[in-house]
Formats: sequence, structure tokens, C-alpha cells
Amino acid sequence: MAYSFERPESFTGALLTPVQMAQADALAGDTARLMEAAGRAIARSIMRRCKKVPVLVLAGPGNNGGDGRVAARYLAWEGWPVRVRDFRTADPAEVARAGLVVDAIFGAGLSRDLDEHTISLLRAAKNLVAVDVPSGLDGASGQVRGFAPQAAFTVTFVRKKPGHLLFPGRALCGEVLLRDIGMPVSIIGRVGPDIWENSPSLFTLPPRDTGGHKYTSGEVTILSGTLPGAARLAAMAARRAGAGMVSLAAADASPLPEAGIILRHDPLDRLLEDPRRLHWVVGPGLGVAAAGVALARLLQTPGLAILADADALTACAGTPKKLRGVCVITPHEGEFTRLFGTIGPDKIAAARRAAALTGAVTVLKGPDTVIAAPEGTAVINANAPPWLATGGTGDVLSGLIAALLTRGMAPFPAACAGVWLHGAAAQEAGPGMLAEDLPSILGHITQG
Ligand SMILES: NC(=O)C1=CN([C@@H]2O[C@H](COP(=O)(O)OP(=O)(O)OC[C@H]3O[C@@H](n4cnc5c(N)ncnc54)[C@H](OP(=O)(O)O)[C@@H]3O)[C@@H](O)[C@H]2O)[C@H](O)CC1
Ligand SMILES: [K+]
Repeated sequence: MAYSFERPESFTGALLTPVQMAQADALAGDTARLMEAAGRAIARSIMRRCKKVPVLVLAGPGNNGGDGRVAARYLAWEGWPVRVRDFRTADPAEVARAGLVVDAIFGAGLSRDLDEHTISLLRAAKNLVAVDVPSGLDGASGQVRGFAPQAAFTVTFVRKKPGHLLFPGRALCGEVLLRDIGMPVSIIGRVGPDIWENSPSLFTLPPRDTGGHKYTSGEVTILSGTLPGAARLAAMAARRAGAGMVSLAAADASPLPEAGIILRHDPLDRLLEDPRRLHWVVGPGLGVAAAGVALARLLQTPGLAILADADALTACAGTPKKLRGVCVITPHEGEFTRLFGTIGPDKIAAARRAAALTGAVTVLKGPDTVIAAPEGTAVINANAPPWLATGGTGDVLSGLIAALLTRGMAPFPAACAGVWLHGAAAQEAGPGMLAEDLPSILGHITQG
């Protein structure tokens, strides 16, 4: 059964694949009315955002082309100089002369790579607005079929598509304007979205337990090893994000961490004797061999919530079934590839495959992080600024998600919340941010 969010149909963060969009169209059964609304929305967006210049609409053979033709009619009514050309006979020289090109060649019905003629047309455009998606962009995966142009903005309908959020699609679309064209919400519900854009609407942060003591807020134990700074960053994030107690478990005599973090030198078996010690982070800076041994030992103990990251993932390279029993995994692309093989052209399918194989909520990190649940629900995150891609930020994310687990969140919403809050904290920190700047910001944005 799919993970169920509250208000799933009306929530505009639901994403529809091109196949699901076609199903919705078929169920709605009134394409002409929807196309009229779509064309009007495109024309309005252009009139609001662009100076009045000669417009050339490149129209394809399907309904994407139909939307473009309707848009041309509305623009002409408003006195805009506009011409429509069938993409098969259009001339690149004419495209190059246009002040604005409306790319209505292919949308959801793209079925193969663009041919040379279509590529030469789209390459010639100097200023382009895309209808639904830039032609050549696969709306399901964000991948390019041969070529796709850079749009100034993209006008899409009903719900965004995964390809608007996944790279390289996200960059090619420019700003994505989502327009309501009167598709009944009940039809979206019947199609059954199973991919979502991450946002606070997907999760509820539990209130901090005002009447509780440090153990009722949950304890996180983070294994520390060869690079103790990584475990410390995770520990700082976990403390700020509301874990009641945070322990660093170090086999050797590591230097003292910050006040407030408990350092334990006890062997793992001894630590596991404490029944309150339920939440574990294994991997950041631990060393691959130590991580493999510790993970195997933790997995022998029933009832633990284990987050595996970094060296714990590398320790399972090529044998991902060793992760069975882990609750959340947070691989970046390299770790993912070592575990499961190449991501391939469909990042959502890859994350789903990994989640199904391991039984763990899979956070496939990147500028377009995908979070997948073992039963297949997937979420794409789009709030991470580019400066979040710096050393140590992954350790912070691990500690943050572990803290949310100790606060009682289920693994999937905890992962969604962690990824979103991580991006929000980085935005607040601004360019030039260091990973160690994030925990203090998390302190105030993770209140329930
Ligand atoms: N609910 C909505 O959101 C609505 C969206 N609308 C718009 O409709 C399009 C989808 O329309 P559709 O007709 O299904 O598909 P396309 O317009 O994208 O194009 C399909 C035709 O294009 C041919 N095709 C596909 N790829 C290529 C290619 N690389 N080279 C040449 N020809 C190609 C395809 O041929 P086949 O051989 O595959 O059949 C089709 O002929 C959506 O994007 C919105 O813009 C509606 O207006 C209403 C509601
Ligand atoms: K298009």
C-alpha cells in the first residue's frame, strides 16, 4: 500500500508522470475545454511577463501543439504580432528572427529522441517559453531525449511533473508556472499520484515534549571512528533538532567533544545492554571496516532504529542485502552506485529499487534529492541551495533525521522533514555557509 499523506488529491505538491497525466486527460474526457484553458493560461503568462515582441509558435502534431495554437489565438486577440508554424516545415532562420518562440512541439507525448530538423529549430530560438515541458525533456525523469532547449519559463498544467524538479530538466525549464485548467481534483485522486514535491505539507513535526525529561525525548547514539569530526557534526545536529540525549560511542580515546555530548568508550555490546538506547547513526567518519562490523552487530539486536550513512554504506558495497533491517539509508551518488549499481536515467526508479531491496527508506542525495519508501512512494526535494554541496553537510543530515526519529516520527516523514529542513537551514545560512553553521539554525526551525 502506498504511504498516505493527508489531503493527497487536493495537495498541489502531488506530481503526475506524463502517463498519469494522459490517464487524467482520458478520465476527464473533455480535452477541448482543457486545451482552451491551457492555451489561455500560456497567453496570459506571456502577456504578464514579456514585452510585446513578434511571437512565433512552433506547433507539434499533438495536444501540446494544440495548446500552442490556442495561445496564439489569445495573443492575437490582444494585438500581439504572432505567427504559428508547423514544426515539420518551420525554418530555423525564421525562428532565429522571432522575438519570442513558444515551444509547443512535444509535451507529455514525447516518445523518442528529437530529429536533426527539430533540434536545429529549437537551437535557433533566442528567447523561448515552453508549453508543459521544453520539447525533448522527458517529463517523467528530467532527462533529455537528444536535445531540449533552455526555456525562460515553462507553463504547465494541473500538477508539476517529476521532470520539472529532477536535473537536468529543472535547469532547462526556467521558472515553472503551474496553472489550473479545471481538471477535477477527484480525477487526480483516481489516477493516484505516488510522487510528491517535498514541502512542510508532507510532515508534521512533533511538539517538543515540554513535560518530558531527557530520555522521553529520545537518545541518539552515534558511532565515532577515524574521522571524529563527522560524528560530531551529526551529534550537534541531533542535539539541536531535539534529541533528548546524544552519545558519541568511540572505541579509542577520542578528544573530548563539545559540552553536552556524552562520550562513551564502552564496547558496543555493553552499550546495547541499555534498553533506552534505541536510535543509532552508523557510518559518518567511522572507517569502512569498523562500520561493517558495527552495523552487523546492531542488526542482530531487535527493535533498533538504525540510520546507515557513509562508511556503513561503503561497507555493504555490492551486497546491499546486508542493510536489511536498517530504517533509513542516506547515500550520495557514489555510495549509491557502489551499493546498487549505476543510477541510470531514472533517479526515482533507482531510489525505489534500492528501498525495495533493502527495506529501508532511501534518501538518494543530490541537488534533487529523492526519498523513496520501500512500498514505492517517492518524494523529490527542491529547496536545497547549491552551497549545501559542501563537506560535512551529509553528516548533519544524518544526525537531523535520527533526532526526528527519536521524536517519534515514522522513517519516511522523518526523512522528508530532515531533507527539507536541511535545505531550509542552508538557505537561511546563505552562500559561504559551512556545515557547522547548520546545527544552530536547525535549533529554531525544528520546533514542533
Ligand atoms: N491535462 C493536461 O495537462 C492537458 C494537457 N494538454 C497538453 O497535451 C500535451 C500532451 O499531448 P499529446 O497529444 O499526448 O502529446 P504531444 O503533444 O506531446 O505529442 C504527441 C505526438 O508527438 C509525436 N512525437 C512524440 N515524440 C516525437 C519525436 N521525438 N519526434 C517526432 N514525433 C514525436 C507522437 O508520435 P507517436 O509516434 O509517438 O504517436 C504524437 O504524434 C501536454 O503536454 C499538454 O501540453 C492538453 O491540452 C489538455 C490537458
Ligand atoms: K513543449
